[in-house]
Amino acid sequence: MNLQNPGLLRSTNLIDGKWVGADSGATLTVVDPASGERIAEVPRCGAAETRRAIAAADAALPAWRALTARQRGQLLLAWQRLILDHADDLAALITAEGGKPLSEARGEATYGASFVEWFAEEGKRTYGESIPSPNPATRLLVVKQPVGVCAAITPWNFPLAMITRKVAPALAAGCTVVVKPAEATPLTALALAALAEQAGFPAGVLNVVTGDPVAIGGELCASPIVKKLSFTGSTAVGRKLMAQCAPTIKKLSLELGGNAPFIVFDDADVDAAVEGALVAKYRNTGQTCVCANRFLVQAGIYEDFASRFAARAAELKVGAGSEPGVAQGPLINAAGLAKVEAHVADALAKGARVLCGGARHARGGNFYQPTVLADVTRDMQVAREETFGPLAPLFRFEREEEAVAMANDTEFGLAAYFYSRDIGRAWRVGEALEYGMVGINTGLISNEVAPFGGIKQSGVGREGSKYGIEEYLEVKYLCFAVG
Ligand SMILES: NC(=O)C1=CN([C@@H]2O[C@H](COP(=O)(O)OP(=O)(O)OC[C@H]3O[C@@H](n4cnc5c(N)ncnc54)[C@H](O)[C@@H]3O)[C@@H](O)[C@H]2O)C=CC1
Ligand SMILES: O=C(O)[C@H](O)CS(=O)(=O)O
Repeated sequence: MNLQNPGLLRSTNLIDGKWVGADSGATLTVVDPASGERIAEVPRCGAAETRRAIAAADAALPAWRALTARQRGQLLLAWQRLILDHADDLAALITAEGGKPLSEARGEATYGASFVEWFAEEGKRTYGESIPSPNPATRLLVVKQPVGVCAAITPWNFPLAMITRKVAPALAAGCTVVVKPAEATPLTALALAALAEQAGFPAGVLNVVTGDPVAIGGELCASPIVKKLSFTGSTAVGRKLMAQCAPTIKKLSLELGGNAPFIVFDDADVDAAVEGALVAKYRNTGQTCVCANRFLVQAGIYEDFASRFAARAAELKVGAGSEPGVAQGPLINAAGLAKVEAHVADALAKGARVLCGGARHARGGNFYQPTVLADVTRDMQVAREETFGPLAPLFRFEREEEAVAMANDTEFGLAAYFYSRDIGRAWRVGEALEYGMVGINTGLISNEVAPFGGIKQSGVGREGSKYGIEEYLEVKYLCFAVG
């Protein structure tokens, strides 16, 4: 990994404005998922270091929240400019530790910077209100105030954007933050911290602690100083963290797992649906929480869509993310690869048909062929479990009502997609789908200006948009007696 600015490759943590190792000297090894080779060591911190990071954030809070929103916004814009100025190096780190194709990693740097720019401005619009009092002797006001010290626990699949999507609104609102990135992808988080320090954020405003997730997470959840936890990751871990935060009644933002349906109706533009399906399925090698996990195709165009989609999926170039023209990188680890294999094996054993892929890639390691299976049915694991890999199972349906019922038959409710050129159907289906986000004739819905989040067991709260900063604000009601 050749960085233009080697200083961005950090092997220590940022706590209270100092770059430190673990108290024990222990380290975590970071590996390239494409080659399995070691690329770096980072501190394996635990509860004690986390307590110091929380104390630093607490000490920095009064001065940080006392700045004006404009002053905080100016520092955020300085950070945004540095992220964009170093986007190539950040992309190299994302690809090296996360495996995604360099073009996608470069896009993530831009996407992540967009949250910093957006919330640099949104921080100036945390408006309160005056309320007509029912009592002539009083005047009523509502003001917004920062929640305080916040914790952020983030996943490996977007190691830059999932941090800025939390840290930017928190800092803009006047909060201070302790971040625990995923063990697989700490380098991007540490590089972001280095750029934040360079932008001029005071010591303790942003702290990044790498290491033992249970020890660090346990401290972040148990500390009464931490008033808010924002988590992005699996529903299983989200449940644990929610329970661990209960004793201190923390505010929570949870962006959890998904099981996105991708519905193609007979009246769809099939070419457009194929293009949308490729994006919705194979972005980040199928490792995004909003990836299409089930394809529900109406009987009239089933074979036509299936053959065209499989032909395009089979063309996707598989390889290390740093190689030119690669569209599909490795799975993040052996466990991720095993899950894809298990879902394929289960479906084939129960009668599914391979249209393309269906086995490990000749590259070996964590590489899997982009796969499309036909004749998939609801008794198969892929119907209920999030694959989180390059597997597209095609289900068949006859009627609109049946498609909506199939789409909603899951405990998840993050993202859904459908293709239809009938405006009445678009309204009916858009309203009937039980999801936080619905793509209509598009497979790409994520941006900084729209509310990102799910319902049911896909989480609580929203990120991005005008709603995202509310997650880091408390509403205070002031009642003035005017005599
Ligand atoms: N809703 C959303 O926006 C997103 C959801 N996800 C979901 O996350 C999963 C894949 O990402 P992973 O990183 O493998 O998820 P994960 O839930 O295993 O890990 C996410 C983060 O939680 C930490 N963690 C794990 N166990 C913990 C514990 N006991 N205490 C404290 N922290 C703990 C990990 O170190 C990591 O930083 C998929 O289910 C995917 O759908 C991933 C990205 C975005
Ligand atoms: O982590 C994820 O899966 C992201 O939320 C996906 S997106 O924001 O890039 O759509």
